[in-house]
Amino acid sequence: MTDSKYFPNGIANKEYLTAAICAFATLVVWKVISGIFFSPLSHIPGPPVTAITPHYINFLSALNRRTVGTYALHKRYGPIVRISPTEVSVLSPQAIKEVYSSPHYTKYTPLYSIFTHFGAQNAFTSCTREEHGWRRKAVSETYSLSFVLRDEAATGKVLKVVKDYLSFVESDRRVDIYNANTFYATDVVTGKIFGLEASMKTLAGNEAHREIVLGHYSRTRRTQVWMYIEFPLIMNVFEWFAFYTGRMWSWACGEEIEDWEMVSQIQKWGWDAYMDAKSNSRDGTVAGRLARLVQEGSNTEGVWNDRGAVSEVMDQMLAGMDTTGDTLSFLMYQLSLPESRNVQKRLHSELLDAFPKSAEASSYGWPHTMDIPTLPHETILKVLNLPYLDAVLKETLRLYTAIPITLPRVVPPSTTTDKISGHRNGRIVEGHFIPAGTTVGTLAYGIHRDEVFSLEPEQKGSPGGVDSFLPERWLINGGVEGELTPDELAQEKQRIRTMEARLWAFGSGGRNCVGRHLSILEMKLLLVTIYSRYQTQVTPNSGVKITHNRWNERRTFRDVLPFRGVDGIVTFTPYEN
Ligand code: HEM
Repeated sequence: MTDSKYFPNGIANKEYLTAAICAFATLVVWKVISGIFFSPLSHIPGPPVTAITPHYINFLSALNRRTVGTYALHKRYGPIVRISPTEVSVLSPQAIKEVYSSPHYTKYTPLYSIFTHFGAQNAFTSCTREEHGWRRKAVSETYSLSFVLRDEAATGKVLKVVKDYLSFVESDRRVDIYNANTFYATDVVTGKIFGLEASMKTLAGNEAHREIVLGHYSRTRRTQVWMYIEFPLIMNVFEWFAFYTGRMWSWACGEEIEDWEMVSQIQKWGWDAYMDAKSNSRDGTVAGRLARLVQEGSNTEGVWNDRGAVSEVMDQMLAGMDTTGDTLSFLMYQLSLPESRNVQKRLHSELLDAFPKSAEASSYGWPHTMDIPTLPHETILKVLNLPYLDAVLKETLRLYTAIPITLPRVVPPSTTTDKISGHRNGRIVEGHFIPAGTTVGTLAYGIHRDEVFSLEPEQKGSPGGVDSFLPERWLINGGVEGELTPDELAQEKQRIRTMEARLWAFGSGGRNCVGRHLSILEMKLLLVTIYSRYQTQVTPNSGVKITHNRWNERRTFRDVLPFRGVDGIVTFTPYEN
């Protein structure tokens, strides 16, 4: 019987229910039909589910499979694929050029805002050209190749940390390389930013510094990061709430504003180190230069204050720690596997040829002796130009790139009208019209598996295939000695140039990695020192207690972690003579 008491006009509640269900069903059907047939992204290839809901890609993210999942869609649908009703993934050099070389494509805010510090933007988090340009200009000179080379040749900052690395290895030749390399990258980048006196000294045994670094990486950040990316609104409301609660709390307690904002030990360390650089006028350092800009007041485009400056240096510090540390760890682990024995051999003989033990010459016995405070400029150049070392590093950056994920950008407005669909206000990417406001991005993981990297395209899984580690692919004729005809030589050179242009580990365009020269220099100086002295081997069942086995349990924004599950202990054995 109908409960007409609640429905004075006599309509049965069953009818209300039926009407509500019909309305909902119509809405769902309309969403599905409009997503698949009438959306401006309907013409972009992709599975039907991604036209209807963003939860397919969200779900992959939650499973830690966004990058490989997106790449799988590309393998099925081609170089452009719709991965949600508002996001498109592209995988071609033309698309990279269009999206990343243009200053008009802004960064996608939710991802990058994770990296703000003390509530202040920095070069990495600034989304628009206007916000980014003046910040980048202030730091780019100190990270330019010529500055980095000069700085290192004059001060021996990196060399000093290499020496600490050697002592670390000497104290126990069974090394948790993951920790050692994170420590190394941390000490180097903080030396660059704050100067040697004020840098972190994790390798030299400063326990407080080690705790700060390891504590930073043991925080479970992946869920939080996923929430920020997929549910920015909720997280922004949460942040807003936390911000104002914190402000009220600090006001009630009469505390200085910095105190409640010190969300982590590493931020506190960064704040103090910056203040120290400021009061000691360390003009030769990145922090000292920024502190000077703060003291000088505004420049023509933007205004520096202490928070902004600390946000900037914190960002550089964090950007330089696990990227470089992980790359070194992936490289050393790969070289320590039994199948890489020949790679190590070849690398060792290249190093001995370049730096013979008997020669005192320009390197003053380095790398066989570390008894020198600095390296001559020409020795550093020689290190940078060693062909096999370069090939090993490039192959690591290709196969185990530290930032394999999509780097999202937002399509800018324009007056373009798509000739076929008649849509206005968007851009043509990879031959398809994409409306303004759509998120678009490329992933290095996919770009680095392009067939241009394959030595033998027809044989998948062959040693020359894109999924195998083969430094020789970066050498003329695969590194095999022999006469080539001029035509063959020209072809080989072209093949390598094409690969080099496709290597996207450091991004491209105006937002590419500012620290790439420092990173490459520090990696190469360490590798020359290590592999001219030691053979390295993985140590199965080593029995060594790993206190921070982050290769297993690591939580980061990265969803591709090579060698996941290994214990990461590598044994360093000195060469006999
Ligand atoms: C192997 C090591 C490294 C890799 C693979 C790497 C990779 C990248 C990539 C792909 C980007 C572009 C991100 C985007 O467009 O969204 C980037 C930006 C950046 N990197 Fe690195 N990086 C490395 C080392 C370093 C180091 C040592 C520093 C130290 C200063 C650094 C500082 C930065 C900064 C500040 C940005 C933002 C630049 C801007 O937006 O203007 N990186 N990095």
